[in-house]
Amino acid sequence: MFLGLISSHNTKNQSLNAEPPKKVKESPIYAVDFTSTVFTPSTTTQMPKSGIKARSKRKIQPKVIKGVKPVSPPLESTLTNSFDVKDSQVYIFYTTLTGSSQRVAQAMYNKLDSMEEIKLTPKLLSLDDDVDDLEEFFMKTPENDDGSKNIYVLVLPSYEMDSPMDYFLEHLQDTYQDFRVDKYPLSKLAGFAVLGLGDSESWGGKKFCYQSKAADRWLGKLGGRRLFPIGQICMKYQGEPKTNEWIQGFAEMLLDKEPIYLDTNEDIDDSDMEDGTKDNESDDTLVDVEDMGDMMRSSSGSGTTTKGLRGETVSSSSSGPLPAKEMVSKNSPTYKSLTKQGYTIVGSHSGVKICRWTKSALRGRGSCYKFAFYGIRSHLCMETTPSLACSNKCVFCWRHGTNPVAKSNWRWEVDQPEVVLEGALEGHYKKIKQLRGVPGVQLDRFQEAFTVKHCALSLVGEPIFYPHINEFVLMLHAKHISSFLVCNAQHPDHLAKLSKVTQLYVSIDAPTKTDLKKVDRPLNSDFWERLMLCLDILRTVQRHQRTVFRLTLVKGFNMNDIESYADMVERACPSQIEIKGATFCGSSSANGNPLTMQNIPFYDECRLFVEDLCKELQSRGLDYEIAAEHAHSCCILMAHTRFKKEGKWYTHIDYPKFFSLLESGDEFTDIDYVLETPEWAYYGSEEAGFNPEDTKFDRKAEKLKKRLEREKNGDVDPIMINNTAE
Ligand SMILES: Cc1cc2nc3c(=O)[nH]c(=O)nc-3n(C[C@H](O)[C@H](O)[C@H](O)COP(=O)(O)O)c2cc1C
Ligand code: SF4
Repeated sequence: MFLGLISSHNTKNQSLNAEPPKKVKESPIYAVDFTSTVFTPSTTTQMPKSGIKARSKRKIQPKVIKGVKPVSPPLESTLTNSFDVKDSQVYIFYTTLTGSSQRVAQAMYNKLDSMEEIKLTPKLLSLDDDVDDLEEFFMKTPENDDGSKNIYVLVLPSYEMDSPMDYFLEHLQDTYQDFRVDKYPLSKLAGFAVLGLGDSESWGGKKFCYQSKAADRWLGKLGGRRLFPIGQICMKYQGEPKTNEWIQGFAEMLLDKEPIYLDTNEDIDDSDMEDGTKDNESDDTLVDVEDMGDMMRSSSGSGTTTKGLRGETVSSSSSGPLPAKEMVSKNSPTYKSLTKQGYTIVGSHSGVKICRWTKSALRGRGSCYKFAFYGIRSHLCMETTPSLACSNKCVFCWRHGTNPVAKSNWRWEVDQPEVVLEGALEGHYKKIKQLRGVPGVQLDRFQEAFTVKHCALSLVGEPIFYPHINEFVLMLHAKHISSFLVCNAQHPDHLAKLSKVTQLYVSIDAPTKTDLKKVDRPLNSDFWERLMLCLDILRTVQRHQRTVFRLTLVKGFNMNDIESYADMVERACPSQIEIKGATFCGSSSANGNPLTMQNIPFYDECRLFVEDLCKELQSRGLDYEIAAEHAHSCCILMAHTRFKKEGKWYTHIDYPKFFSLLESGDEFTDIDYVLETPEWAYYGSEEAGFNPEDTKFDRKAEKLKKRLEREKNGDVDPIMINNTAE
């Protein structure tokens, strides 16, 4: 057990809000069990007069390859190196699904900020939205100009279902087990403290605050010094008064006249080391990280077979790694938030939603840009994803903060592909049925809509992440449903193994490593190498596919550096390049999305970008030209000139031909299943991608078209057009 030293203010039976305590004459120093998971002032016990031991028992060295544990100096030498914690830079981290941790973290910030004695303004950071790379804080620690040390305070909820906490804990565990990195990175901190929020009525016993307890343990294992006992607050019964009490206690600790002693040899909190034996002396409330598996197993019933943390199958009745959770369980806030926005959650990790273009096409009011570019009629299209989880936190995604995330390993229960497909179709048709009464719905289109012909695997999340993606695509094709799959270029191994799809998209969100980090906020630190690998895979292994680069332009983020974009095109040789202006999807404060309307490009700016890119490619001898546009969606298509025959573009897809080629078993490539592009979709055509048959129903489009014409003639300022198509 690690015995830390703090002053006597935490003496037995003393309220944290009370007057500063009187010093105990005989023994001014008290020992605190920093491994205790219970926040209560009475955990302070008087230290024995002699024989202070930094460890209570011999621990067996954990299984590591590198990372030599420093030798602890005798206590006297640690006392010579005092440290005033109030001079530290305090970081307050939180993660939240329903807002309480954020509120408590804010209260903590306000308290510390109001204290004159604290030299440095605290920093309040959401682990989900403000920390792009957990490694920056939990594998390394920030260096301060004035040489001050850092203190981490973490306000953390616990969730029985999948939540960002799973990802955070997984990161701590991975860091601890990563032989390439310093095993005790957090020993550089002045210390840390965890405030856990939970609900003891519904999740009592070991489940109460189990994830904050796990975080507290991992931070200790990573070399952090526990400055203050973990708080475990039931937000149902105790709430604010108790969290304030903890905050007050923590603040008092910072001001304590008796310094916290640090040793230069960075002694490690040994109580958190794996010792291979059960900690018999630990109290009932202490939950070992290793025990979490048992705990979760007992809560999830027996006999179920799920996927383990590393994708392995684990039986709930056996001991072993943590059993997989559902990615989006029915009682989770993520589920509620998604369903509220019109998503139908299929199984536990898939989703389907009717896009506005499907509704529009049902009413004869026009299809999305994919009709202009590829001949997809929107009322025959189903938009779905078999994985709501993603490995990025893109600035233009409205969901980050609550969306499930993972780096490269699927860590959830897996639904079988037939369950996903049948569920998605059922959900889609149910929503179509509900549109029956919408004014203007055309009967023939309404009836046709009950036979889906296209599947856009692009909704949200990362479809390629789903372990059965190939079986899923096969099932779509067996029903003669085309597959338009969009991936984020972060999973080269999955991409290399992907079987034939009708059209394979790779999102290219920025041209350089720095910009990509800013725009996509990827979870993987080798995100750039992953992207580069994906580009190589497109040019080689997946050369047989009809491949498309998808660029989403965000002003101020990724609209410069045409040359680097051209480098990527040169590297991957995609069949086509789709460029669209980003859609504005809500205020930054609500979802951590930093975009404002200022970041949404005008259509003219998009056009300029595409023309410059085209010139750059051609100057390098690459045969690409601008083929088509859909001004309504702020979307432009460039294509390799092999899609142009005798002056006519062939970007449309012959879907029956695609299926017959597939069924023949013969090898075929992108130009083997093409159809001519209608002239109204040509870039620079009068219609600018407006289908003449549909525009007559679309007053908004008509209005827009007229304004564009006026704009071309220089009559009005350029107007802003957002891309609302998926
Ligand atoms: C679906 C769901 C699962 C939960 N699971 C647990 C749990 O396992 N243990 C626990 O102590 N609290 C659990 N809670 C309670 C939350 O941790 C608690 O409400 C917390 O204050 C939420 O923090 P947040 O608002 O910052 O997300 C759960 C709450 C919900 C809605
Ligand atoms: S916007 Fe996407 S989902 Fe909707 S019709 Fe077009 S391709 Fe299909």
